[in-house]
Amino acid sequence: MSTSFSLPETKPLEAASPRFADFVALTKPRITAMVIITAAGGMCLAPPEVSAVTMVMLLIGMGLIVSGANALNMYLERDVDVHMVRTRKRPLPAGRMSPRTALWFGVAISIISVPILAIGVNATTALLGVLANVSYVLGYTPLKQRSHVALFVGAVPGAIPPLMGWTASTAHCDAGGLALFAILFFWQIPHFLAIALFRKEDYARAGLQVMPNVLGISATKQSIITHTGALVASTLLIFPLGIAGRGYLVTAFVLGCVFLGWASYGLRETSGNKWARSLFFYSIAYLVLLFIALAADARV
Ligand code: HEM
Ligand SMILES: CC(C)=CCC/C(C)=C/CC/C(C)=C/COP(=O)(O)OP(=O)(O)O
Repeated sequence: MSTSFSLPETKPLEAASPRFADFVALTKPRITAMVIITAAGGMCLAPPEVSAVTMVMLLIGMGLIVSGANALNMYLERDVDVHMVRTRKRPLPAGRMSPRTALWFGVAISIISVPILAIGVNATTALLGVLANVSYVLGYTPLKQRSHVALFVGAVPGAIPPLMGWTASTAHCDAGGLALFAILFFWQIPHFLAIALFRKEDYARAGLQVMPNVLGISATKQSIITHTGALVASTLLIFPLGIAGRGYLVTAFVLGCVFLGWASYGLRETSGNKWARSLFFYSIAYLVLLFIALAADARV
């Protein structure tokens, strides 16, 4: 009898004829959209204002370099993705696209993005983009199979886009840009540990080392609280740096208290995955609202 986790039926690869939707899926469009929002936020906040052309070039270059990184991540993980309920319908594990097509697509759009960022924006921003792409594809992606520490490596490329938005305007990695980097870095830890909790069986099946399966549930919940605390502290730092005003400060404080309160409630809950799933959804809403508050109260 086959289990629900057996290999999905695949077409022979030479017969694989990907559709446009498969190329879109390869770029992880929702994550890419959110990454672009954080880069746009960094750009809006940094003094001085950038021209409309630079703005468009940053958004196009960012979209391409993140999409390329995601496509290459899916290429490298095609044999792992087949074992997870969450990922087995992706174009590669489902056999709708050949690995070679995904590889060339990922490499091509990653390479095209570099001159767009270097010429259309500036060299610092292009260099940060390359660093993020390479560290995500060649650092985080292989490390996922070896250590739960991969999360902290993956959080570096995930935090670079708002810094790239900042350097699009300033060309320097100064305090304001680094504060935005810190916000995104710390945000990713509770964001992903919540996922790792409610999908721990899925990760175990795929042989991926995530904190709940290595250090246990209790240590994971503790780590969520610690890093949410660091996240809230870094969001408040934006005010003394003069990047955003009092309206932002109050909003960041309230959103942060809710995050920290809900994270701490996790120590008492015994309802299985429900709490972790709700914390994951809150992490997304939190980031969107925080960036709206930042953009609305920017001091540029
Ligand atoms: C170490 C860093 C990160 C890891 C390991 C991670 C992992 C994940 C995973 C596994 C999911 C799928 C959740 C599920 O459906 O079960 C997800 C969803 C999501 N992530 Fe992250 N993420 C990270 C960083 C980021 C960053 C930097 C952003 C954007 C700023 C982001 C935005 C999102 C969004 C919007 C979703 C929901 C949409 C979707 O599932 O496609 N994530 N993340
Ligand atoms: C500028 C630039 C290139 C920035 C990189 C931005 C980026 C791709 C951020 C996402 C970070 C991340 C670790 C996502 C999860 O991947 P995963 O492999 O754990 O997700 P999966 O299991 O769904 O494949």
